[in-house]
Amino acid sequence: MRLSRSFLPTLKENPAEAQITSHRLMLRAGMIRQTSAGIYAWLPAGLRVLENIANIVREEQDAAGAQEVLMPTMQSAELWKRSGRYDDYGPEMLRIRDRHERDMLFGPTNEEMITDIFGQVVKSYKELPQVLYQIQWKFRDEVRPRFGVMRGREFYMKDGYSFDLDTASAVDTYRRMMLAYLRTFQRLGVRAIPMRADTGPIGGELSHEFLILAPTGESGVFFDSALEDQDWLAENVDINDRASLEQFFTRMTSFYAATDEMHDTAAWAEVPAARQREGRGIEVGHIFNFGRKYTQSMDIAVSGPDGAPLYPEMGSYGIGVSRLVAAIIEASHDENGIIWPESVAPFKAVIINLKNGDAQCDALCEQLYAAASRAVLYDDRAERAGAKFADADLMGHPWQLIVGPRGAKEGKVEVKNRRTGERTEETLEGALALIA
Ligand SMILES: Nc1ncnc2c1ncn2[C@@H]1O[C@H](COS(=O)(=O)NC(=O)[C@@H](N)CS)[C@@H](O)[C@H]1O
Repeated sequence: MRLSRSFLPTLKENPAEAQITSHRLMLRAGMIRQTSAGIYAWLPAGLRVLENIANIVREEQDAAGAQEVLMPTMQSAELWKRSGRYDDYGPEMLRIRDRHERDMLFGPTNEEMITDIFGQVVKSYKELPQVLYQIQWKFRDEVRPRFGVMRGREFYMKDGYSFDLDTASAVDTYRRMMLAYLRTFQRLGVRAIPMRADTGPIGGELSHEFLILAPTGESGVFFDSALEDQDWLAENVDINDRASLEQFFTRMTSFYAATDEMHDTAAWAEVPAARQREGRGIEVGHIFNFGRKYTQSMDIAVSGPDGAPLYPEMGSYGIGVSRLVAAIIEASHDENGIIWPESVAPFKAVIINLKNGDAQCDALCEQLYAAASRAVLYDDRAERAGAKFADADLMGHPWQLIVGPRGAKEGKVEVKNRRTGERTEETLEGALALIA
């Protein structure tokens, strides 16, 4: 993408309404624009990050054996009356009347809908387990939407739902999802700490939430720093073997981690002082195991091994995909702007032409741009160098390929790594190899 012709409205000043870093930087880096309270339009750079996150979430869900579906955002109230949640859910639910005066709603979550669809399809216990997920927009009419997309009213969520034969299988599924979540967040370039959590309006008794450490986090957290040193991608687990899943889960939960609501001072005292960490966390995922709450209340049964009706055991598994864009920035920025992990960056690199109009600079930049992938931005604007460097640091591209008249004479490119600040002199091939 050529910056001179792209829809990337960067801002020099901090917008007054933005109170936290990620909100300020997402507006200044031209990633989003607010359309109404808690509701945002995603501009090209922001949408690229959103889809990069969604794709990594999708890959790890698929690897864990889940199957992707896509359910409507519009739901009938009838479904929620069957589960008894229509009245309980409260003012967060946006209720709508269609032209035939039918009660509808903009879905805040999809337990009822997925259970209803599951019940139409699955008739025998032999077809269990089923784990279905979607990545879809939700609406929750938050009384005080704030911090930009961190606490929005319309937001993008991966929500997964599992159906198992019995409690033991449901626990296996829960543990399989736990590992998939830890792998997902690690691949997103952040450290999300899994913590036991309460279950709130979703229900059930087994629940964990995943928090990214950041000073602006809404939850107080206490955890053993050993959790930060784990490499979950190297964790050797046979996800189809109960004993292997149990071994992983036992080890993972042996490290202390709790939000302030669940903090247990006696257990905390057991953690070696050098490994005790306190801080604030942003909830980017939440998983629940809630048994037969929805299959029973909605009377969705399959024929069991003895032919009698069997109510499957369920769990639900959420990841805040749009919230993650902001949470990653909170965890990865400096005074000059965003520092994107390579896995989610909107652009892998930016080509910075220090002297538009200089034949050799223009030629070398065009060569770089022609050879690079779709994920490379070319700052071809007739701006002075300082403004180009400031925008490159603000937008947070992992790599800056800087082309000046001196270097261009020898076909050389100065490459700067945004995270480390390290600069090296590379040939054209060398620079392309770094950003491949
Ligand atoms: N108002 C919001 N704005 C942005 N993200 C949100 C908002 N509310 C929740 N989320 C994100 O969505 C994730 C899942 O939401 S949840 O309520 O915990 N869980 C569910 O809705 C389950 N039905 C998941 S299948 C949260 O962990 C959080 O990261």
